[in-house]
Amino acid sequence: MQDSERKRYKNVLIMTAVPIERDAVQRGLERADADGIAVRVAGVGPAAAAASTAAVLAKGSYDLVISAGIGGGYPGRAEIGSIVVSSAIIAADLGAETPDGFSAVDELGFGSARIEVDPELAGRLTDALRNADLAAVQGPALTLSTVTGTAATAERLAARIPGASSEGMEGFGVAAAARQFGIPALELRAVSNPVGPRDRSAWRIPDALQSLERATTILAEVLR
Ligand SMILES: O=C(O)c1cccc(C(=O)CC[C@H]2O[C@@H](n3cnc4c(=O)[nH]cnc43)[C@H](O)[C@@H]2O)c1
Repeated sequence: MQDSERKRYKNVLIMTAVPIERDAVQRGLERADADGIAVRVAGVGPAAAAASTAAVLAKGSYDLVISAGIGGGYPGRAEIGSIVVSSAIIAADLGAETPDGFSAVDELGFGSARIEVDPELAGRLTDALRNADLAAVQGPALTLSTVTGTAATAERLAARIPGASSEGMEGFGVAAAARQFGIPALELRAVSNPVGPRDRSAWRIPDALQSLERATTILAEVLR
């Protein structure tokens, strides 16, 4: 695709869950001397994220919404410090438990637990991150209301959602609000911990925040 043909995003909203993520994103934007990109705090979890994002979108005009923050990385897909760029944003626990296992809302006929992402934008961002020597992975970004805390749950999710790369608690909420306003969404997760058995000593939050800051600088250059 010619550079002149690609879609431009001029007014972008980035939603983070907590202030330390917002500050990392702001630092990244300052380094890129970015304009036209607003950053707001959404709160933790999909419901808070959806409500906060909808409230911001109701008051402004945006052409892209991004859920950004730290997150879990699925072993073998996204290691600590790497960046996951969503290929799709998936509400991984939105469905019903049945005697035969989990049924997603899609199978139940109540809408969809999957929001697609512009593949051209996701691919271009992933390439740009890699060119800047960041470990970047493109894959499904999962949203759950409950952080995964066992190997069995991590394995079950990875088996059900091929390529599952990151886990967070806000992406689907942010993207669902954006969809309501007819705006495309993207999720960006800097990996702070492996998805699996609960081990708080394995968290690398400062490293992930640093990756998030660097990734935001590149993001701003890609969107420009
Ligand atoms: O207490 C725990 O074992 C635990 C493990 C990971 C994360 C948490 C949180 O409460 C953090 C919630 C916050 O951070 C994002 N996040 C970071 N890592 C993950 C994860 O592995 N799975 C889901 N969310 C994660 C999340 O988006 C929230 O904003 C507690």
